[in-house]
Amino acid sequence: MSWNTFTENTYVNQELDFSLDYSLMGVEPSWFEKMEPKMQVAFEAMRELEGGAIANPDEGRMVGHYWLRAPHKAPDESIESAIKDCLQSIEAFAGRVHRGEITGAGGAFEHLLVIGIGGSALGPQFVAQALGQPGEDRLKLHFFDNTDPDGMDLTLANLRGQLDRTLAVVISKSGGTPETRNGMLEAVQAFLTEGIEFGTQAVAITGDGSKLDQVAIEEDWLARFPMWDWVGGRTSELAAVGLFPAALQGLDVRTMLSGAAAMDALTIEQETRENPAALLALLWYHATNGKGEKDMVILPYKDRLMLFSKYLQQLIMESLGKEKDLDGNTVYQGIAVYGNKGSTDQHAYVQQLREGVNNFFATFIEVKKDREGASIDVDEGTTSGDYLHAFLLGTRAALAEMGRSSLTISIDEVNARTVGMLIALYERAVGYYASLVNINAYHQPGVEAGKKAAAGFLKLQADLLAFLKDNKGKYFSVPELASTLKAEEQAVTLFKLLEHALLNPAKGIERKLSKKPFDSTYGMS
Ligand SMILES: O=P(O)(O)OC[C@H]1O[C@H](O)[C@H](O)[C@@H](O)[C@@H]1O
Repeated sequence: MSWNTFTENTYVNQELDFSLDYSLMGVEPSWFEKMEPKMQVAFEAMRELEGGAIANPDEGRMVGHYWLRAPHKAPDESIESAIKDCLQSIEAFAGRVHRGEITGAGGAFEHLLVIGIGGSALGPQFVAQALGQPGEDRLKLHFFDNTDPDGMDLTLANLRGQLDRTLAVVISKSGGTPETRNGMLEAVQAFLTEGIEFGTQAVAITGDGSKLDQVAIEEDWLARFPMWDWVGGRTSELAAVGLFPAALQGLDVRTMLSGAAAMDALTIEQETRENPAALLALLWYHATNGKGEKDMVILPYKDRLMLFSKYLQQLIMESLGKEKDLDGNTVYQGIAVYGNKGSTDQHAYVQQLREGVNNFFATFIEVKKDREGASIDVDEGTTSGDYLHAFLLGTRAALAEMGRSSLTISIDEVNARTVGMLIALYERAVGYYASLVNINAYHQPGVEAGKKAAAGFLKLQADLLAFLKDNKGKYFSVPELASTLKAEEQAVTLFKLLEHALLNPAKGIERKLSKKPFDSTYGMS
């Protein structure tokens, strides 16, 4: 690629030490011109959103995550002061914990157990890993981000005997997410086994008046911090959801916020070629034909950014993956996101990226600074970091050679400022892309279906167990149970429930094996 092609297709911001190189995306200048009217509509929609419009029409909500880093931009003073007060109270609380003024039963807190899922976990996990300094962090972070009992046991194994120095924070915007509630109940039990009343070492971050909020009030937990309905879960990293764990960990939350604010200021500007979020949204549109025809592969060449793709997966796929557009047309929109880190992935799936199905575009994230301090030479005059960088350049070139598109984001180093910038950049790009394809990026109607179905299955399991208990000593085949329970359509589910119960003996279910696997009978003795 020529120097001119590179310079004409690379956005640079020297003040932020940030650049976005799209010279390998194969976009003609005339295409940007063609898209300009659409982009201007997107800019206008974003201005209105920032001004407090109901940008999430289905839920009748404002979309205010940009105000979190520029509270003066909030549409009214009560919101402005709520944001400021929240940050101050988080900092004050963290300060008291760090100074040993708020302690656990066993003394100063050393650990923070974060209980949350989705938007209430992915941001904190990403930031904790990106900015943490093992051994130096004020509190060590641990997560319950699922309702997997074994997963929770794994987390607790690192905390055994130390729960009296463990602060717990339960994070749930809605305050009713089952995985988080279960995580909380499991934590309550674990704390009890070490003689600690959970509430004396617990904090809640949730919507005002939610179920979780009520529990925290009734049990007189240490503190409660707000989640507002105008902040979506997946854009809540810079609300209490992300700021609280980060502040307790000892990270520089003010710098993270100012990095995001600087990126916000840049990406609200209506000059497309000077706006990296607008460029990103347009590049996604170009690569995917505005229909998600290609997947987004995120390849940061830096271990600290390994969880960025997981974080972006929710931000992008939950925002853009929609059946209907804003006019009610069926569109099946979205962009699939995956990735991990380079050069590790070069030894896994990059083979397919280079030679296999061309159904993706890559996003390389280049971090110029290798490490704090000096590096040894691994070859004469060459360091491990030089290898990492050369592998990035090598993979980029190898993909380009085969006509596979990629864009490259460059930052100087991974720090609080650049992490804030990256979060803000992608939040804005998602908003612009949603406008370009005319969808609501701020709701998630699709996630309810699985939750409702699960609730139905739990009810069926309760009916099944009750029936077998009432008929102790009798054994039934799956079709017999389906018919008795008037759940003829649910035979497969009953089979799954029975087989699961067998491996969890507390349920008391037994199986009489038949030679044919699906003729086995089940009962209780
Ligand atoms: O914070 P919570 O209300 O517990 O929600 C946690 C997550 O669960 C839901 O399923 C939503 O799809 C996510 O957007 C959300 O981040």
